[in-house]
Amino acid sequence: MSHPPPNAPILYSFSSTEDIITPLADFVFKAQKEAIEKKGRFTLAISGGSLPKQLRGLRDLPDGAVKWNKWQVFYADERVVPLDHDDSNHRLCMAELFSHVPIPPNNIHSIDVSLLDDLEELSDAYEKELIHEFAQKDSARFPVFDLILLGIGPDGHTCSLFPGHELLAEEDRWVAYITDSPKPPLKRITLTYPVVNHAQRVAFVAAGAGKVDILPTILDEPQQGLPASRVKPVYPGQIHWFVDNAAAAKVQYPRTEYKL
Ligand SMILES: O=C1O[C@H](COP(=O)(O)O)[C@@H](O)[C@H](O)[C@H]1O
Repeated sequence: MSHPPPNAPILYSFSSTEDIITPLADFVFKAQKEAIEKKGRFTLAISGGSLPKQLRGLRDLPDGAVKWNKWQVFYADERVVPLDHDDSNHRLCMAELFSHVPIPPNNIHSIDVSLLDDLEELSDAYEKELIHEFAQKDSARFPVFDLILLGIGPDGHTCSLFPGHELLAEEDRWVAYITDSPKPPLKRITLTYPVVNHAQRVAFVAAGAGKVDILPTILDEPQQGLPASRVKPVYPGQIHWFVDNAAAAKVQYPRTEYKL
């Protein structure tokens, strides 16, 4: 079956990093509302790095507005370390968001730390966790997340999909592992493109001058094929960018005003 071409990204640029917080919380809130009204649950994959800090607006929404018990949260990528390690994306997301809100612990799908010494087993187990959540309910070839929240590195990587890495060509697996990450730690697991690109919505968040040199290549020259530019959800999936002016200073791509 042929699909229409992917939707063009929508870019929202804000004066400062702080100014991203309320619109981003509004965006996630609306995505969960729509998903829960339609299907009774909200499936989210979330990255680590600087992103979780930007989600703190969700902590300030009125009590009862967010249906936390309907959320099923997975990690877009995870470093292969214990869950209380400084490098753990789970630890970061707990510290910045989930430990502050009434989400049932079983709805947060972290890696199985009994498998840290066997990456094949670890990524297979995480894939099974996804299959359990999605395949029985949605019976699709790939999971369709309601929302995937992503960051970017200064080299254009996203998830743990790094420039020039063989994982960029993965077409079958839902979850894969790497042992040679250019950014420490070396060992990570990551969602693959087939999963990211089947999401209903993807939102990138990029703030600060550390992203200013890579954003023009990602947004204005997607043909260069940087990992973040390869995120193109299958139609009608939509991709949104929440950036601040410091990160977007050299980007030509047209801005859209975010409407609360
Ligand atoms: O290593 C990672 O880096 C990216 C970007 O992180 P940032 O700190 O530069 O925002 C992140 O999205 C990814 O989840 C993480 O594992």
